[in-house]
Amino acid sequence: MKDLKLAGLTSEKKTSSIEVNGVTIGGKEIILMGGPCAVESSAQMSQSAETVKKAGGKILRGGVFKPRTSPYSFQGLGREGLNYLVQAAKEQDLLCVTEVIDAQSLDLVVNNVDIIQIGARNMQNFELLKLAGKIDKPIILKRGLSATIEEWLLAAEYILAAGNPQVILCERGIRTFEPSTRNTLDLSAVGVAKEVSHLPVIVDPSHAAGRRDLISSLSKAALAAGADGLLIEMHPNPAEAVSDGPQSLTPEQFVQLAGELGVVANSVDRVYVCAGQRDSDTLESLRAEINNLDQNIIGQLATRMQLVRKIGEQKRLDRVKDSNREKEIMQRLVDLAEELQLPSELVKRIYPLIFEFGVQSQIKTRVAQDRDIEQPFFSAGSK
Ligand SMILES: C=C(O[C@@H]1C=C(C(=O)O)C=C[C@H]1O)C(=O)O
Repeated sequence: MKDLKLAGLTSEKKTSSIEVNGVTIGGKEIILMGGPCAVESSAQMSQSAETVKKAGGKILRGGVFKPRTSPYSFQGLGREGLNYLVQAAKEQDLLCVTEVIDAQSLDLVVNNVDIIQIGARNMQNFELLKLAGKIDKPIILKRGLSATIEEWLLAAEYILAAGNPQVILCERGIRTFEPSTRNTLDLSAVGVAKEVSHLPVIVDPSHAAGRRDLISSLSKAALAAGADGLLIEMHPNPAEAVSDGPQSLTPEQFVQLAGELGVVANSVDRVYVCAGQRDSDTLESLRAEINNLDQNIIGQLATRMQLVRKIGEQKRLDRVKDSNREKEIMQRLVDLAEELQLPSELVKRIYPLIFEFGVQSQIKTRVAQDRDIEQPFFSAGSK
C-alpha cells in the first residue's frame, strides 16, 4: 500500500499503543467500550455506565451528533447529550467517546471527552480529518461503508500527517451484496491492517451485524482475529431506543458477553479483566468466585513448576539460576501489572519466591537425574 508514511509499520515500529488517562489501547489488555448508539437521557446514560463498569469495560460510548441516513431520523441531543455522557462516565470512573461530524461539533466536544470518533460516513471528510489531526486527543477512525483498507489507512494518514499520532482504527462492517446482516463484518481487515500498519485496531460488531443475536460470536471472533478492543452497542431498554435498538445488547447480555471474553483473549495471548458475572453481588457469590480464582491460580502455579522442572532437566547444575531470564520475566510482568492497574509491588514481591522455589526444584531434579545416570554403574555388581 502506498503513501503510508506514518501509518505504515517499520522495522522499528510494528505496533503502537495509545495511552489515554490510564487506559492503554493496543497493549496486552483487550479494551471494551460500550453504550447506546444515541444519548437520550441522563438516566439512560447512568444505567449504561453502570453496566459498562460491571462488565469490566473502560470506555462509555454515546452519540450526541448523529449523522443519520434519513434527515427525519433523530439527529442527537447535542450539548445537552454531551453533558449526560460526560457526567455518567464520571460517576463510574470511565472514559468516554463520542462522534464528531464537523468543525463545530469537534470544537464543542474536544475538551470534554477522552476520545473522539470519526464515523464511517465521514471517513473521507478530509477537512474533518485534518482538523482531527490538530488536536491532542485519540481519534477512533471508523472504516467507511464502502472503503477499501487502503483508503481507510490513507484517511488515518491524513490525521497523522496533520500532527496527531493517536489514531485507533475501527472495523465496523462494509457494504456487500449480502442482505441478511446490515453490513458484512470484514474480520480479515483486522489482520490486513495490522500487517501493514502499526496502529491499534478495534472492532464494532454492532453496526456490522445490525442484529443483536450475532454480537456475542462476532465479538469473540474479532478478538481471535487480533482486535485490540471492542465497541459494542448496549441500551438499558433496547425496545425503546431511539436508534439502533435491534442491534443493541441488553445490559444482561452485555455483562454476560464480557464474562466470556477472558478465555478468548487468553487463547490469543491477550488479557481481558472482568470480575465475572453474578446474579447479585452477595458476600457468598463473591467469595465463591474468589475460591474459584484461587484454585486456578494454584493450578497454574503447579503447571508452571512442572515446566520449570522440565527446563531444569536440560540445564547444567551449575547454570540452574539464570538472573537475566528472571529479570526479563519480571520486567514483562511489572509492565503488565501496570497496564492492568495492579500494584507492581505485588509482582515484585511474589515473583522472587516463585523463582526461588523453581530453582530449588530444578536443583533437586538435576541431582536426582545425575544419581539415576550413575545408578546402573553402581548397581551393576550388586545384582
Ligand atoms: C525456568 C528457568 O530456570 C530458573 C527459573 C526461572 C523461573 O522460575 O521462571 C527462571 C530462570 C531461572 O533462574 C529458566 O532458565 O528458564
